[in-house]
Amino acid sequence: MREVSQGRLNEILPKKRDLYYGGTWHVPLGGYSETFNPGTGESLGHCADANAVDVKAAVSAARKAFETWRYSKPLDRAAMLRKAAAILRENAEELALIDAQNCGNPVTEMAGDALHAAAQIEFFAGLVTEIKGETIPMGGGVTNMTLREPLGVCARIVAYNHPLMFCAGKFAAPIAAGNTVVMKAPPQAPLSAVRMMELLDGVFPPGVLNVITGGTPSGEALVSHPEIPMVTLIGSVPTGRAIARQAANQLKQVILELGGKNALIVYPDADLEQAIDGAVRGMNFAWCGQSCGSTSRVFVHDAVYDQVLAGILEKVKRYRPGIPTDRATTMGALVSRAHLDKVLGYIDVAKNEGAELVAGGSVPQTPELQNGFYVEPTVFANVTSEMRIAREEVFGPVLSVLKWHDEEKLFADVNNVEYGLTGAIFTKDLATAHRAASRIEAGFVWINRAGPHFLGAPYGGYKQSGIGREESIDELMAFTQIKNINITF
Ligand SMILES: NC(=O)c1ccc[n+]([C@@H]2O[C@H](COP(=O)([O-])OP(=O)(O)OC[C@H]3O[C@@H](n4cnc5c(N)ncnc54)[C@H](O)[C@@H]3O)[C@@H](O)[C@H]2O)c1
Repeated sequence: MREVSQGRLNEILPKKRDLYYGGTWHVPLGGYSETFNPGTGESLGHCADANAVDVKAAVSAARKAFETWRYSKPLDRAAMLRKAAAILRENAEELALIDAQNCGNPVTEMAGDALHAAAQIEFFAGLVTEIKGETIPMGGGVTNMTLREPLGVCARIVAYNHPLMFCAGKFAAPIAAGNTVVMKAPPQAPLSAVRMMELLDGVFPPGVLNVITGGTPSGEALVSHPEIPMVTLIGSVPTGRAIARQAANQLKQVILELGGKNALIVYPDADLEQAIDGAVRGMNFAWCGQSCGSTSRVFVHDAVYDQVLAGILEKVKRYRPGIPTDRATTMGALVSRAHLDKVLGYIDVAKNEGAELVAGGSVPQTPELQNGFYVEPTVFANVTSEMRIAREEVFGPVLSVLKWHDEEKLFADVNNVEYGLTGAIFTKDLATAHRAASRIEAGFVWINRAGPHFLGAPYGGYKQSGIGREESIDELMAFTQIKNINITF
């Protein structure tokens, strides 16, 4: 991994700010939008804003490339993917500093993002020869077989909280399966995706990997384009619904990885240190709680409530908002002024509804942070499940602690939200753990820890948290379609 000195922050920003498709850079007809550093409020210059005509050109390039790529040898595709992963690893630190400047997450945390993306790319590269079919001996000399074929041009639209990790990690599965990709970077933080294409230029044949930047109109143009059979989203529930509605007009397939209001349950027999640590880690305070999987509702049994709350309040002190590019920073900035206002609005609502503010709740007064979008790590105690703070996704550093006693009522409350992404259970008893895991309506459950994903393990949501599973072989297979061939000799 190449190290980057702090003095070079400006120098490492991408020189190109245009659209990358068909193996080269194109000036956008849609113009350019300004992009900012949420940690300092400073401008980081402009970046392309693709309009519908730009999107059409990018899709044409991807479609043209598909005609050859679909017949490429799987192991050749794997070799190119591995080369891309190696380049990302080599430049991980630089990419982390770009993301830290553009999305506000602390650089020490973002350093892992390019490495996670590289690991995902290598994972899918390793699975290319698993895109297999089956045979049925039909008798009478007849053989029936199934093949898995690629779909075509796949659109991947992603959220801002891990810009590089999503833009890089998510091209791997469709490309490994023989599709071509148009990736849409998040409008708030497009620069690491653009830098990624500066670095990956020439790794794949022209048109296989295309990256566009822009806001909702460019996303809508992708979703409504007739030559795209598959659209995936990492984003909010309202956007997921809008995409599903639009996709239905042309019966496109979708994978939707959406929001969460995730529960963490502490049983009275839990290892309390482990539970406290899990509750704080699971909230992802480092990136201001801006994670779909954040365990923002902590249900603590009343026998251990005071102890767990005290422990959480002590552990939360390890997070102090600071300039995201500073390696000593333990907690970054929210992505924008609008998002800061939304989070502060939720804090007001919680106070008005009677939740007890026991940590944070304000904008830090540190002079050097005054132009950025910061909020202190915030904890509310005595939250009840009817309060909005316990029902709606804040996507900010706001943890709600709820008290429980009766297990039936606990699961009624845990499941009484529209979301169903993750859940966490802390207990030393295996039977309790299995019982609780079976009752949580969520697609991804941790027992005695909270936060990490496991490459190879399917990640995705129940209920309104989404459709489909990623980070596993399910993601790869989702980018294929089955053709059945009946052979009579
Ligand atoms: N489940 C997961 O894996 C996962 C991971 C990270 C974030 N998220 C969720 O993402 C949300 C936060 O991200 P956000 O604010 O960037 O989400 P968002 O839904 O506002 O935007 C996500 C992406 O969708 C695009 N978009 C918006 N409207 C569109 C439309 N009508 N058609 C096509 N594209 C459109 C945006 O430009 C952006 O690229 C949270 O709800 C969070 O929980 C989910």
